[in-house]
Amino acid sequence: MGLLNILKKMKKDDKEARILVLGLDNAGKTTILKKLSEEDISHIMPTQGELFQTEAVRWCQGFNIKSIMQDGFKLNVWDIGGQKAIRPYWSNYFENTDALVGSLGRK
Ligand SMILES: Nc1nc2c(ncn2[C@@H]2O[C@H](COP(=O)(O)OP(=O)(O)OP(=O)(O)O)[C@@H](O)[C@H]2O)c(=O)[nH]1
Ligand SMILES: [Mg+2]
Repeated sequence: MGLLNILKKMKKDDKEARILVLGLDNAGKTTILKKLSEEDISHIMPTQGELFQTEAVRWCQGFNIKSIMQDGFKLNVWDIGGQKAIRPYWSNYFENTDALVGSLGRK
């Protein structure tokens, strides 16, 4: 789902959306996100997962969040690392997500 479709699906009164970007490692997720926010894309490192555990929850930190303003809407884009060890934690980020963008990578 492209950004344009996400904007079209947003309700009239919505001014903000949470968008989750998922895909295998090396697919180009972080690159797209940085490009959209007009950041330098020459030194992008794999988005690393960092596991931490409390009594109640085992969680994985391995994401970038960018807020992109587009046509008066604020798109909070969550870019999660795609390495194998991080994939089991993707579902932790589903809650409160308005749209899911899948990145399959390049040839
Ligand atoms: N040729 C080419 N290379 C790209 C493109 N997009 C990204 N890359 C390169 O592919 C590599 C991986 O890009 P990332 O944006 O880090 O990929 P990612 O999906 O965020 O990977 P993880 O964080 O590990 O999940 C980087 O070296 C980028 O420079 C593209 O459209 N074409
Ligand atoms: Mg990345």
